[in-house]
Amino acid sequence: MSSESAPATGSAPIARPKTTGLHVGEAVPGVAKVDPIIIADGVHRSFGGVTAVDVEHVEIPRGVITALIGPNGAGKTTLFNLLTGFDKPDHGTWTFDGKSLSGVPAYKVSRMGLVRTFQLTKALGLLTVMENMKLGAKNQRGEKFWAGLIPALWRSQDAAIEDRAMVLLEKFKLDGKADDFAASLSGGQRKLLEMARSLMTEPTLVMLDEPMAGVNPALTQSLLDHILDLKDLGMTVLFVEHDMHMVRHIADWVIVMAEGRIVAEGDPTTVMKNPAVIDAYLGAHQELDLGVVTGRIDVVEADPTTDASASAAANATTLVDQGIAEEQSEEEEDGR
Ligand SMILES: Nc1ncnc2c1ncn2[C@@H]1O[C@H](COP(=O)(O)OP(=O)(O)OP(=O)(O)O)[C@@H](O)[C@H]1O
Repeated sequence: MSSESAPATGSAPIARPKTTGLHVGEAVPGVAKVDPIIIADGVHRSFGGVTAVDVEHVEIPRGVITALIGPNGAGKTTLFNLLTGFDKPDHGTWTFDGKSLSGVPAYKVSRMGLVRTFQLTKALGLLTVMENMKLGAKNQRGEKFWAGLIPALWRSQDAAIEDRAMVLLEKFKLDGKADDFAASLSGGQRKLLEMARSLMTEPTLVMLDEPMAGVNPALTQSLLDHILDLKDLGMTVLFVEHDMHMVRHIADWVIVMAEGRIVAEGDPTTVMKNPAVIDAYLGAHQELDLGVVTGRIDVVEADPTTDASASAAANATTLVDQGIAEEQSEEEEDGR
Protein backbone atom coordinates (compact mmCIF):
# COMPACT_ATOMS: atom_id res chain seq x y z
CA MET A 1 0.00 0.00 0.00
CA SER A 2 1.41 3.42 -0.80
CA SER A 3 0.48 7.06 -0.97
CA GLU A 4 2.45 10.24 -1.41
CA SER A 5 1.80 13.65 0.06
CA ALA A 6 1.85 16.68 -2.14
CA PRO A 7 2.74 20.10 -0.76
CA ALA A 8 -0.04 22.59 -0.20
CA THR A 9 0.19 25.63 -2.45
CA GLY A 10 -1.11 29.05 -1.38
CA SER A 11 -4.75 28.89 -0.30
CA ALA A 12 -5.52 25.91 -2.53
CA PRO A 13 -6.94 22.86 -0.78
CA ILE A 14 -4.34 20.47 0.57
CA ALA A 15 -3.77 17.76 -2.01
CA ARG A 16 -4.62 14.41 -0.52
CA PRO A 17 -3.45 11.52 -2.62
CA LYS A 18 -5.20 8.23 -3.05
CA THR A 19 -3.76 5.06 -1.65
CA THR A 20 -2.90 2.32 -4.11
CA GLY A 21 -1.59 -1.24 -3.93
CA LEU A 22 -4.48 -2.33 -1.72
CA HIS A 23 -5.12 -5.74 -3.21
CA VAL A 24 -3.29 -8.95 -3.96
CA GLY A 25 -3.48 -10.31 -7.51
CA GLU A 26 -6.07 -9.52 -10.13
CA ALA A 27 -8.82 -7.08 -9.10
CA VAL A 28 -11.70 -9.50 -9.44
CA PRO A 29 -14.79 -9.49 -7.19
CA GLY A 30 -13.80 -10.79 -3.75
CA VAL A 31 -10.08 -10.07 -4.30
CA ALA A 32 -7.88 -10.42 -1.20
CA LYS A 33 -6.59 -7.20 0.34
CA VAL A 34 -3.09 -6.56 1.60
CA ASP A 35 -4.45 -5.45 4.99
CA PRO A 36 -8.17 -6.16 5.34
CA ILE A 37 -10.13 -4.81 8.31
CA ILE A 38 -13.34 -6.65 7.41
CA ILE A 39 -13.47 -10.12 5.87
CA ALA A 40 -16.91 -11.55 5.06
CA ASP A 41 -17.72 -15.03 3.81
CA GLY A 42 -20.93 -16.54 2.50
CA VAL A 43 -23.14 -13.74 3.82
CA HIS A 44 -26.70 -14.29 2.65
CA ARG A 45 -29.92 -12.46 3.49
CA SER A 46 -33.27 -12.89 1.84
CA PHE A 47 -36.63 -11.27 2.52
CA GLY A 48 -39.39 -13.67 1.53
CA GLY A 49 -38.43 -14.75 -1.96
CA VAL A 50 -36.10 -11.77 -2.58
CA THR A 51 -32.37 -12.33 -2.16
CA ALA A 52 -31.11 -8.99 -0.85
CA VAL A 53 -27.49 -10.02 -0.15
CA ASP A 54 -25.53 -13.00 -1.46
CA VAL A 55 -21.88 -12.15 -0.90
CA GLU A 56 -19.50 -15.05 -1.41
CA HIS A 57 -16.38 -13.24 -0.18
CA VAL A 58 -15.44 -9.62 0.32
CA GLU A 59 -12.61 -7.83 2.08
CA ILE A 60 -12.55 -4.16 3.07
CA PRO A 61 -9.10 -2.59 3.07
CA ARG A 62 -7.90 -0.94 6.30
CA GLY A 63 -7.08 2.74 6.68
CA VAL A 64 -8.51 3.87 3.35
CA ILE A 65 -11.82 5.02 1.86
CA THR A 66 -13.91 2.36 0.13
CA ALA A 67 -17.10 3.14 -1.80
CA LEU A 68 -19.87 0.59 -2.08
CA ILE A 69 -21.89 1.37 -5.18
CA GLY A 70 -24.67 -0.29 -7.12
CA PRO A 71 -28.16 0.33 -8.48
CA ASN A 72 -31.21 0.75 -6.25
CA GLY A 73 -32.05 -2.52 -4.54
CA ALA A 74 -28.55 -3.96 -5.06
CA GLY A 75 -28.30 -4.85 -1.37
CA LYS A 76 -25.89 -2.16 -0.17
CA THR A 77 -27.90 -1.00 2.83
CA THR A 78 -28.77 -4.57 3.77
CA LEU A 79 -25.07 -5.48 3.72
CA PHE A 80 -24.37 -2.43 5.94
CA ASN A 81 -27.10 -3.58 8.34
CA LEU A 82 -25.69 -7.11 8.48
CA LEU A 83 -22.08 -6.06 9.04
CA THR A 84 -23.07 -3.70 11.86
CA GLY A 85 -25.43 -6.08 13.66
CA PHE A 86 -28.62 -4.18 12.82
CA ASP A 87 -29.88 -7.22 10.91
CA LYS A 88 -29.11 -10.94 10.97
CA PRO A 89 -28.11 -12.97 7.91
CA ASP A 90 -29.61 -16.34 6.98
CA HIS A 91 -26.03 -17.56 7.09
CA GLY A 92 -22.52 -16.23 6.76
CA THR A 93 -19.54 -15.14 8.84
CA TRP A 94 -17.47 -12.00 9.02
CA THR A 95 -14.67 -10.58 11.08
CA PHE A 96 -13.76 -7.03 12.04
CA ASP A 97 -10.15 -6.48 12.98
CA GLY A 98 -9.73 -10.26 13.29
CA LYS A 99 -12.69 -10.69 15.68
CA SER A 100 -15.82 -12.52 14.63
CA LEU A 101 -18.86 -10.25 14.48
CA SER A 102 -21.42 -12.90 13.57
CA GLY A 103 -24.30 -12.64 16.01
CA VAL A 104 -22.83 -9.59 17.80
CA PRO A 105 -25.58 -6.99 18.44
CA ALA A 106 -25.29 -3.47 17.05
CA TYR A 107 -24.47 -1.73 20.34
CA LYS A 108 -21.55 -4.08 20.94
CA VAL A 109 -20.35 -3.72 17.36
CA SER A 110 -20.13 0.05 17.83
CA ARG A 111 -18.26 -0.38 21.12
CA MET A 112 -15.77 -2.54 19.23
CA GLY A 113 -15.04 0.43 16.98
CA LEU A 114 -17.32 -0.05 13.99
CA VAL A 115 -19.95 2.68 13.71
CA ARG A 116 -22.40 3.63 11.02
CA THR A 117 -24.71 6.44 10.06
CA PHE A 118 -28.12 5.89 8.53
CA GLN A 119 -29.50 6.74 5.11
CA LEU A 120 -32.61 8.18 6.70
CA THR A 121 -31.26 10.57 9.24
CA LYS A 122 -31.69 9.35 12.79
CA ALA A 123 -30.76 12.66 14.37
CA LEU A 124 -33.50 12.89 16.91
CA GLY A 125 -35.23 16.08 15.91
CA LEU A 126 -36.71 16.94 19.29
CA LEU A 127 -33.37 16.63 21.04
CA THR A 128 -30.82 19.40 20.79
CA VAL A 129 -27.69 19.03 18.74
CA MET A 130 -25.67 18.61 21.96
CA GLU A 131 -28.07 15.97 23.29
CA ASN A 132 -27.72 14.06 20.03
CA MET A 133 -23.96 14.17 20.41
CA LYS A 134 -24.11 12.89 23.97
CA LEU A 135 -26.23 9.96 22.84
CA GLY A 136 -23.32 8.93 20.65
CA ALA A 137 -20.91 8.55 23.59
CA LYS A 138 -20.10 5.06 24.78
CA ASN A 139 -19.67 3.49 28.23
CA GLN A 140 -21.58 6.22 30.04
CA ARG A 141 -21.35 5.62 33.78
CA GLY A 142 -24.82 7.07 34.42
CA GLU A 143 -26.25 4.13 32.47
CA LYS A 144 -24.64 1.60 34.80
CA PHE A 145 -26.64 0.84 37.92
CA TRP A 146 -24.06 1.27 40.71
CA ALA A 147 -22.13 4.06 39.03
CA GLY A 148 -25.46 5.78 38.32
CA LEU A 149 -26.07 5.98 42.07
CA ILE A 150 -22.95 8.11 42.59
CA PRO A 151 -23.73 11.50 41.01
CA ALA A 152 -20.13 12.76 41.30
CA LEU A 153 -19.00 9.93 39.05
CA TRP A 154 -21.46 10.46 36.23
CA ARG A 155 -21.43 14.25 36.51
CA SER A 156 -17.68 14.41 35.92
CA GLN A 157 -18.01 12.02 33.04
CA ASP A 158 -20.92 14.01 31.64
CA ALA A 159 -18.74 17.12 31.60
CA ALA A 160 -15.95 15.24 29.81
CA ILE A 161 -18.43 13.93 27.22
CA GLU A 162 -19.80 17.43 26.71
CA ASP A 163 -16.28 18.80 26.21
CA ARG A 164 -15.53 16.14 23.64
CA ALA A 165 -18.87 16.81 21.91
CA MET A 166 -18.12 20.53 21.78
CA VAL A 167 -14.68 19.93 20.22
CA LEU A 168 -16.31 17.82 17.52
CA LEU A 169 -19.13 20.32 16.99
CA GLU A 170 -16.54 23.07 16.53
CA LYS A 171 -14.70 20.95 14.00
CA PHE A 172 -17.93 20.38 12.09
CA LYS A 173 -18.91 24.08 12.49
CA LEU A 174 -22.05 23.15 14.41
CA ASP A 175 -20.96 24.58 17.78
CA GLY A 176 -23.20 27.61 17.28
CA LYS A 177 -26.14 25.22 16.98
CA ALA A 178 -25.39 23.12 20.08
CA ASP A 179 -28.60 24.20 21.83
CA ASP A 180 -30.82 24.14 18.74
CA PHE A 181 -33.19 21.28 18.06
CA ALA A 182 -31.70 18.86 15.55
CA ALA A 183 -34.94 19.19 13.56
CA SER A 184 -34.02 22.81 12.78
CA LEU A 185 -30.84 21.81 10.92
CA SER A 186 -30.61 21.71 7.14
CA GLY A 187 -30.16 18.35 5.39
CA GLY A 188 -26.43 18.93 5.05
CA GLN A 189 -26.04 20.02 8.67
CA ARG A 190 -27.83 16.85 9.77
CA LYS A 191 -25.34 14.80 7.78
CA LEU A 192 -22.54 16.66 9.53
CA LEU A 193 -24.20 16.01 12.89
CA GLU A 194 -24.53 12.30 12.10
CA MET A 195 -20.87 12.12 11.22
CA ALA A 196 -19.85 14.12 14.29
CA ARG A 197 -22.04 11.96 16.52
CA SER A 198 -20.56 8.75 15.13
CA LEU A 199 -17.10 10.03 16.08
CA MET A 200 -18.10 10.29 19.75
CA THR A 201 -17.25 6.58 20.10
CA GLU A 202 -13.75 7.10 18.70
CA PRO A 203 -14.27 4.43 16.02
CA THR A 204 -11.73 2.66 13.85
CA LEU A 205 -14.17 2.09 11.00
CA VAL A 206 -16.90 4.53 10.00
CA MET A 207 -19.65 3.38 7.67
CA LEU A 208 -21.55 6.21 5.97
CA ASP A 209 -24.83 5.54 4.19
CA GLU A 210 -25.26 8.07 1.37
CA PRO A 211 -23.40 10.93 3.05
CA MET A 212 -24.15 13.31 0.18
CA ALA A 213 -27.88 12.62 -0.12
CA GLY A 214 -29.88 15.81 0.42
CA VAL A 215 -26.78 17.93 0.94
CA ASN A 216 -26.82 21.49 -0.35
CA PRO A 217 -23.86 22.16 -2.71
CA ALA A 218 -22.64 24.79 -0.23
CA LEU A 219 -21.86 22.02 2.25
CA THR A 220 -20.46 19.54 -0.28
CA GLN A 221 -16.86 20.60 0.14
CA SER A 222 -17.09 20.56 3.89
CA LEU A 223 -18.54 17.04 3.94
CA LEU A 224 -15.97 15.68 1.51
CA ASP A 225 -13.16 17.25 3.49
CA HIS A 226 -14.48 15.74 6.71
CA ILE A 227 -14.54 12.29 5.14
CA LEU A 228 -10.98 12.74 3.86
CA ASP A 229 -10.02 13.92 7.36
CA LEU A 230 -11.26 10.62 8.82
CA LYS A 231 -8.77 8.77 6.65
CA ASP A 232 -6.00 11.20 7.57
CA LEU A 233 -6.78 10.50 11.23
CA GLY A 234 -6.17 6.80 10.60
CA MET A 235 -9.76 5.63 10.35
CA THR A 236 -11.16 3.29 7.73
CA VAL A 237 -14.19 4.61 5.84
CA LEU A 238 -16.77 2.53 3.98
CA PHE A 239 -19.54 4.50 2.32
CA VAL A 240 -22.57 3.86 0.14
CA GLU A 241 -23.12 6.61 -2.39
CA HIS A 242 -24.95 7.19 -5.65
CA ASP A 243 -23.00 10.38 -6.40
CA MET A 244 -20.30 9.08 -8.71
CA HIS A 245 -18.32 12.33 -8.65
CA MET A 246 -17.86 11.89 -4.97
CA VAL A 247 -16.94 8.24 -5.41
CA ARG A 248 -14.41 9.07 -8.09
CA HIS A 249 -12.72 11.72 -6.01
CA ILE A 250 -12.61 10.42 -2.52
CA ALA A 251 -12.63 6.63 -2.79
CA ASP A 252 -9.37 4.70 -2.84
CA TRP A 253 -11.25 1.51 -3.67
CA VAL A 254 -14.68 0.81 -5.15
CA ILE A 255 -16.85 -2.26 -4.70
CA VAL A 256 -19.83 -2.67 -7.05
CA MET A 257 -22.92 -4.63 -5.99
CA ALA A 258 -25.80 -5.80 -8.16
CA GLU A 259 -28.62 -8.12 -7.16
CA GLY A 260 -27.00 -8.84 -3.82
CA ARG A 261 -23.62 -9.91 -5.22
CA ILE A 262 -20.26 -8.23 -5.59
CA VAL A 263 -19.91 -7.84 -9.37
CA ALA A 264 -16.82 -5.64 -9.69
CA GLU A 265 -14.01 -4.19 -7.58
CA GLY A 266 -11.11 -1.92 -8.28
CA ASP A 267 -9.62 1.51 -7.96
CA PRO A 268 -12.12 4.22 -8.96
CA THR A 269 -10.45 5.02 -12.28
CA THR A 270 -10.59 1.40 -13.39
CA VAL A 271 -14.11 0.77 -12.15
CA MET A 272 -15.35 4.01 -13.71
CA LYS A 273 -14.07 2.81 -17.08
CA ASN A 274 -16.32 -0.21 -16.80
CA PRO A 275 -19.00 0.45 -19.47
CA ALA A 276 -21.79 -1.03 -17.36
CA VAL A 277 -20.87 1.22 -14.41
CA ILE A 278 -20.65 4.23 -16.72
CA ASP A 279 -24.09 3.52 -18.15
CA ALA A 280 -25.62 3.02 -14.74
CA TYR A 281 -24.07 5.90 -12.80
CA LEU A 282 -22.12 8.44 -14.75
CA GLY A 283 -24.48 9.37 -17.59
CA ALA A 284 -23.68 12.54 -19.43
CA HIS A 285 -21.95 14.28 -16.54
CA GLN A 286 -18.97 12.03 -16.10
CA GLU A 287 -16.47 14.74 -17.00
CA LEU A 288 -17.48 17.00 -14.11
CA ASP A 289 -14.54 17.30 -11.78
CA LEU A 290 -14.94 17.72 -8.05
CA GLY A 291 -11.19 17.40 -7.53
CA VAL A 292 -10.93 21.17 -7.76
CA VAL A 293 -13.09 21.39 -4.69
CA THR A 294 -11.30 18.86 -2.54
CA GLY A 295 -7.78 19.00 -3.83
CA ARG A 296 -7.99 15.24 -4.16
CA ILE A 297 -5.46 13.90 -6.64
CA ASP A 298 -4.79 10.56 -8.23
CA VAL A 299 -1.49 8.91 -7.50
CA VAL A 300 -0.11 7.86 -10.83
CA GLU A 301 1.61 4.71 -9.81
CA ALA A 302 1.55 1.31 -11.44
CA ASP A 303 0.28 -1.40 -9.18
CA PRO A 304 2.60 -4.37 -9.67
CA THR A 305 0.20 -6.86 -8.12
CA THR A 306 -2.43 -6.70 -10.81
CA ASP A 307 -3.15 -6.08 -14.43
CA ALA A 308 -5.96 -3.63 -13.76
CA SER A 309 -6.95 -2.96 -17.35
CA ALA A 310 -7.31 -6.66 -18.13
CA SER A 311 -9.50 -7.30 -15.10
CA ALA A 312 -11.58 -4.19 -15.82
CA ALA A 313 -12.13 -5.40 -19.37
CA ALA A 314 -13.13 -8.86 -18.12
CA ASN A 315 -15.57 -7.43 -15.58
CA ALA A 316 -16.96 -5.04 -18.17
CA THR A 317 -17.50 -7.90 -20.61
CA THR A 318 -19.37 -9.92 -17.98
CA LEU A 319 -21.56 -6.99 -17.01
CA VAL A 320 -22.22 -5.98 -20.60
CA ASP A 321 -23.04 -9.61 -21.45
CA GLN A 322 -25.46 -9.67 -18.54
CA GLY A 323 -27.02 -6.44 -19.80
CA ILE A 324 -27.36 -7.78 -23.34
CA ALA A 325 -28.87 -11.02 -22.04
CA GLU A 326 -31.37 -9.03 -19.97
CA GLU A 327 -32.24 -6.81 -22.92
CA GLN A 328 -32.73 -9.87 -25.13
CA SER A 329 -35.02 -11.56 -22.62
CA GLU A 330 -37.00 -8.31 -22.26
CA GLU A 331 -37.32 -8.11 -26.06
CA GLU A 332 -38.48 -11.71 -26.16
CA GLU A 333 -41.07 -10.96 -23.50
CA ASP A 334 -42.19 -7.83 -25.36
CA GLY A 335 -42.53 -9.85 -28.56
CA ARG A 336 -44.85 -12.34 -26.92
N1 LIG B 1 -36.88 -5.09 5.49
C1 LIG B 1 -37.05 -5.53 4.24
N2 LIG B 1 -38.13 -6.25 3.91
C2 LIG B 1 -38.32 -6.72 2.66
N3 LIG B 1 -37.45 -6.51 1.64
C3 LIG B 1 -36.35 -5.77 1.91
C4 LIG B 1 -36.09 -5.25 3.21
N4 LIG B 1 -34.92 -4.58 3.18
C5 LIG B 1 -34.47 -4.67 1.92
N5 LIG B 1 -35.33 -5.38 1.15
C6 LIG B 1 -35.15 -5.72 -0.27
O1 LIG B 1 -33.83 -6.17 -0.43
C7 LIG B 1 -33.27 -5.68 -1.64
C8 LIG B 1 -32.01 -4.89 -1.32
O2 LIG B 1 -32.38 -3.67 -0.70
P1 LIG B 1 -31.32 -2.62 -0.14
O3 LIG B 1 -32.09 -1.52 0.52
O4 LIG B 1 -30.30 -3.31 0.65
O5 LIG B 1 -30.67 -2.11 -1.49
P2 LIG B 1 -29.74 -0.82 -1.73
O6 LIG B 1 -28.68 -1.25 -2.66
O7 LIG B 1 -29.33 -0.24 -0.44
O8 LIG B 1 -30.75 0.15 -2.47
P3 LIG B 1 -30.81 1.77 -2.47
O9 LIG B 1 -29.61 2.23 -3.22
O10 LIG B 1 -32.08 2.06 -3.18
O11 LIG B 1 -30.82 2.21 -1.05
C9 LIG B 1 -34.36 -4.88 -2.32
O12 LIG B 1 -35.02 -5.70 -3.24
C10 LIG B 1 -35.26 -4.50 -1.17
O13 LIG B 1 -36.58 -4.32 -1.62
